[in-house]
Amino acid sequence: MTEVIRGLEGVLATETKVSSIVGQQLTYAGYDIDDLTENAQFEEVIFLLWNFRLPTESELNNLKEQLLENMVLNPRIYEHFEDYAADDVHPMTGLRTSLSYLAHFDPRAEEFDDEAHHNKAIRIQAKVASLVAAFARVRQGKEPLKPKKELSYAANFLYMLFGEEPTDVQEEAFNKALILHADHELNASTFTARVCVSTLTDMYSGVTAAAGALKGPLHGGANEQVMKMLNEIGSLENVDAHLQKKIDNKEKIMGFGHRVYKEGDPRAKYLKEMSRRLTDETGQKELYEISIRIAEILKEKKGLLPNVDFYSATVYHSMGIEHDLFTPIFAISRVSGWLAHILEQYENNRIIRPRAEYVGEIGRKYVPVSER
Ligand SMILES: CC(=O)SCCNC(=O)CCNC(=O)[C@H](O)C(C)(C)COP(=O)(O)OP(=O)(O)OC[C@H]1O[C@@H](n2cnc3c(N)ncnc32)[C@H](O)[C@@H]1OP(=O)(O)O
Ligand SMILES: O=C([O-])CC(=O)C(=O)O
Repeated sequence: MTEVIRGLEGVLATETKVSSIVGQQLTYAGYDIDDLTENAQFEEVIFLLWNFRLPTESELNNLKEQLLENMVLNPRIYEHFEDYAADDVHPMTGLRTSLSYLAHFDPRAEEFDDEAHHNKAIRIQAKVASLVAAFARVRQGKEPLKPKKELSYAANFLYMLFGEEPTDVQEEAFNKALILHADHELNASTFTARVCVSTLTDMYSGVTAAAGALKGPLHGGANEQVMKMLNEIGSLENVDAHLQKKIDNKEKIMGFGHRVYKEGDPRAKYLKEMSRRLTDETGQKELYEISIRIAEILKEKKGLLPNVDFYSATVYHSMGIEHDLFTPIFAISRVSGWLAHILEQYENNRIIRPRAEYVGEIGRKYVPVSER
């Protein structure tokens, strides 16, 4: 057996054309994330990730129409959400279960050709935003809302969540956040999706498995934990002592560090600027100042830099989004990447099945239970 590589660090487990990380540069199908974040609509990025090229105007309009048509949910899902709400489940748990439940309403769920896969990808991408928004409303005793025809994907999610159309500034910020979170090479949830569908199981299984992986605090779940930490700290004067205690206790500080980026996450600068602007506009400047002080301390004492999850927490908080919806919102965007990788895996599949080095006991003999 060869050497075990803990956490598969640095291991190349697949080829991909979806996204790439070279140093601090992140690209989607060859387009720099900076270029896309500054210029694109999330719908264009979805098309890009699934087709490895930007859409023409008619292809884009077609995709938008299909997403819109498919955003509507079967009302039986709302009944399920009432049960989840009664059991007080975390929205990410609710999302994981309901992603799986979506398959029940797809008459082509078990079909397995390119056309059926494309159809499923659109259904899943369209419905994930509605699932998150509807669950948030149902648990507040509010009616779930249907999407509006004239709105973009980003604006429709905010409308279905809040019941009011977002301002241009809110829509732009959310659109950028969706683009920044859309894909990230072979991160843990995407790898999970690829492993899952490499058995040639269906797409719903792939995204359900991936959602389970994203939920963890070492991955997408970190954004909610960042907000929890900011709340615990409470004010600027408490930051140094709070952080020192965490460092002394060797606690992980959420929103910092990265398996691949050791010199900083290229997505963080956009979220940092959005956080500065939105906390200022909503009279919550101190939250930003606390964040900046945390980042200074961690850089100085641990050499750690913020990842995509750190400033996204204050961005979503400033938009009035409940903290336990932060990770489901990450999932709305990342579904586009999971689906791209699932499609790519199906195209050139080989079951993913590595080996483990056995380090347990050997040579034991069965002893009847009465003699143990
Ligand atoms: C979308 C995303 O998934 S982005 C990541 C979101 N996750 C988080 O923000 C959670 C906090 N961060 C972490 O737990 C880690 O940095 C991870 C999971 C992102 C990466 O893990 P790894 O690649 O295994 O970490 P890495 O090998 O770089 O760690 C090196 C050292 O820094 C420490 N370290 C890394 N991140 C942190 C952190 N956030 N807080 C404190 N110490 C840390 C590790 O404990 C390790 O210390 P050691 O050598 O004494 O054991
Ligand atoms: O790539 C990773 O390990 C985690 C990450 O930043 C992401 O999934 O966006």
